[in-house]
Amino acid sequence: MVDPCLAHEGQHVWSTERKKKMTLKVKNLVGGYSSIPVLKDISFEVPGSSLVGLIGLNGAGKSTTINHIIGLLRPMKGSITLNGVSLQQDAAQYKKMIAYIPEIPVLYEELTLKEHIELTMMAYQLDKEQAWQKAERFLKVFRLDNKLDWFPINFSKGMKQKVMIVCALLPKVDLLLVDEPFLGLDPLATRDLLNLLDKEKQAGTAILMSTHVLSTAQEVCDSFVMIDEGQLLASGTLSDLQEQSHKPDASLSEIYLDMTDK
Ligand SMILES: Nc1ncnc2c1ncn2[C@@H]1O[C@H](COP(=O)(O)OP(=O)(O)OP(=O)(O)O)[C@@H](O)[C@H]1O
Repeated sequence: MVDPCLAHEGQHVWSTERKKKMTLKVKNLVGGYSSIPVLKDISFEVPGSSLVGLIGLNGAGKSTTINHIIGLLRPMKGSITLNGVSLQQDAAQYKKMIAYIPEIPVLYEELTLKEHIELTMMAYQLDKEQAWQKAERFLKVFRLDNKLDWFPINFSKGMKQKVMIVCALLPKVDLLLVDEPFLGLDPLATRDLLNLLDKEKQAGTAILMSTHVLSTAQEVCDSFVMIDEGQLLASGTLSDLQEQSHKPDASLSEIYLDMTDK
């Protein structure tokens, strides 16, 4: 049977029907570590073809939210579904639909860059030839194409982060989670990552990106989920947030600081 997605320059383009279906729904999530709830009744959605910024100060609960979505933590209350499927209902299906770029790169010391890529291909059961074509494109973008035999010990922090990005972008997923991407990357790599995220978004992927670099978030995100001390402060587009805060010309940063002050 022919896949409904069209292959275009090695990148899948999802059908309109599929794009409409793609949504991450976080409903009344209470969660955190052991019995201490860090997140207090958080609800938001990330639709397909959109880049949503998860905004919060240090300790606000951004990584905890992401850890719940990727299944490292179990909700104490509430639910998380992607395209109507929860991790509890079908863990294999749910995990296949997501990819994650962590804040701190996690690489296997004994595996080369090439082996990390091959491991990703195996984990997501990707077609090797197509996946290598894609990988080569990304490796060129991040100037890693001549480092396939290098081990993580030889990489700088930013290079390790780029390896995580290349691996996360290899499978075609419905939801991409990106935790604080700007801290370890140089301006060139930041620009390249943003271009790649935009392409993923255009192809239908829902992207949730946590950050406290609010100026960049304002520039690139379609909408925002603002949290503070584990609580949802507000969510919506910049104009929704400007309206809610009665400040029609305020920047994202001004709105966030104003809301946390209150
Ligand atoms: N492993 C853990 N065990 C217990 N509490 C934790 C753990 N990790 C984080 N916390 C607590 O959860 C709260 C939210 O932390 P989280 O890492 O989600 O914040 P964040 O918004 O991602 O912050 P940052 O911008 O600094 O990365 C903090 O109060 C933190 O102390």
